[in-house]
Amino acid sequence: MSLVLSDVTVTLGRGDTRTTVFAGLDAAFAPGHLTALAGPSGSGKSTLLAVAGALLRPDRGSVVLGDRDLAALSDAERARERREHIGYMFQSGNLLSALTSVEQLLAAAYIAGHKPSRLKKRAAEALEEVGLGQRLRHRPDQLSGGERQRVALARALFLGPELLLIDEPTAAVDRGQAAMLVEVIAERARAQGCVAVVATHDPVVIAAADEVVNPAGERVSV
Ligand SMILES: Nc1ncnc2c1ncn2[C@@H]1O[C@H](COP(=O)(O)OP(=O)(O)OP(=O)(O)O)[C@@H](O)[C@H]1O
Repeated sequence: MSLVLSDVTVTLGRGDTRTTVFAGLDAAFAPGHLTALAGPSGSGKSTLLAVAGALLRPDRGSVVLGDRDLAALSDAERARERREHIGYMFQSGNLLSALTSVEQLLAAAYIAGHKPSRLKKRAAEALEEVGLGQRLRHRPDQLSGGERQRVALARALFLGPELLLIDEPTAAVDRGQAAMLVEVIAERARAQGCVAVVATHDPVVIAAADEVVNPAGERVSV
């Protein structure tokens, strides 16, 4: 199941701040491998992730995931796509402050319509997979920045998304942790055949990616 953006135009802001970020962008992302989305600050990486993840509707164009054009769906259908088929890990992490690591994953599963009580063991395993087996009952304020990133990654992967969108996953971690995080993402993309797109400036992530594209949708050789 691939992700194909065709003729996508996005304009943000109003009046003085109005900015055309994309004008007729074409970009394709294949399943089963890790794509690094690399480009200078302000080139549109986060905007591309938002459009690809049905968080931002383009002014024009199509965003086809498998057989669905996300840009053409109703708001309710787009919300369902986000809950059930797309995993996000964004810069701030967006963890819920009152919940433990295991509960972060179970809450996402509950929102997507699953019974959390049946998934407790799997949630613990998913956290072990990112090296957090000793942090299952910690809340976000009891975790380091890098550990919070890893909880957010485990949550993004938990329901086996068709599309995994990740923004700067290694901003708060050291090189060793960065390599470990990107390896988990790449392994999962290969094993599950999902489309995995990681916006990054980090040479560790770029080196580990199967391909590198810029926000103009062009393949970049590194
Ligand atoms: N709400 C907004 N209104 C107007 N312009 C915006 C808005 N949000 C972003 N932009 C502009 O759109 C462009 C793309 O921003 P975006 O955040 O996608 O870039 P980026 O490549 O992810 O940058 P960085 O690497 O710094 O995170 C930038 O020039 C930014 O100034």
